[in-house]
Amino acid sequence: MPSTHTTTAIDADDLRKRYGSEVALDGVSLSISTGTVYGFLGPNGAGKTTTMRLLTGLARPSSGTVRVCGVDVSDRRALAPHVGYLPETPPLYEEFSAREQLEYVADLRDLPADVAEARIERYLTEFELGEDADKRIEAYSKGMKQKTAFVQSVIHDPDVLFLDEPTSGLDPRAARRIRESILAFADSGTTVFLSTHILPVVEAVADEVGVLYEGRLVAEGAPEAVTSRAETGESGSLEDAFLAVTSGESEVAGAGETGGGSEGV
Ligand SMILES: Nc1ncnc2c1ncn2[C@@H]1O[C@H](COP(=O)(O)OP(=O)(O)OP(=O)(O)O)[C@@H](O)[C@H]1O
Repeated sequence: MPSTHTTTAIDADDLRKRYGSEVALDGVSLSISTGTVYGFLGPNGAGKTTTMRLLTGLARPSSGTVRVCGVDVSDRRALAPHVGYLPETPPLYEEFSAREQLEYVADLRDLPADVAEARIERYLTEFELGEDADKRIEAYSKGMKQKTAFVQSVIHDPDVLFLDEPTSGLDPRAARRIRESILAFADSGTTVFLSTHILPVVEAVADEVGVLYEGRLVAEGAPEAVTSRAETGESGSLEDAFLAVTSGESEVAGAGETGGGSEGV
């Protein structure tokens, strides 16, 4: 039996993914400790969504292995209780209400009815969805849909949470609600793998960042370390570092451990 008591929550070794002749991922290794909030950055087309799909077992790598909480992700049944995934376009049944959607997912997750009911009520209140909880999702704003989708991804209290652009397009209040929730989950020991283009969000919540560029991890470490390694000058923001390591021409010094296929950092 695979051990679920591991201090490495996400362990990916030399992941490669091809689509025909297109190389989407070119040797990515990750070792992310339990309880880390990992900010996963990269320009459009770098391979972030592909990586998340491999890490959650939704797609198979061309080569390489992934274990999450000690479980080989090809074992979807064993993996399911450990992982929550909020994709960029979340699956919601528009004809359901938020309450029905959450009850449905809780049932799929085999949560006992009383646990499900208590969690759903708590989250609906926390995410300010209570008043609209019985309206159809098709009538919801983008923020309400996103909050419903976020709750559905955490309803089973996963050990590792994968979030793809969770605050994109949200107003400041809804975005803050989700940011605060990410921090609360991290405080309680949940590992969070957060892919986003919104660098201030990463700066606000991430313990560690990884920058993907053309299918390779080109920088990795604490946000301050990545920023200083990128030699971004006095302003030294994460945005400067991001632009430096994804320009295709930077010579960024001393990346430390960036996994297989890394270069130039
Ligand atoms: N199903 C697919 N079939 C063919 N090519 C694909 C497929 N999925 C992704 N790709 C290609 O793989 C590369 C990486 O795509 P991916 O969606 O992972 O990037 P991304 O970093 O998530 O981009 P974005 O920030 O724009 O969402 C791109 O060149 C893309 O065209």
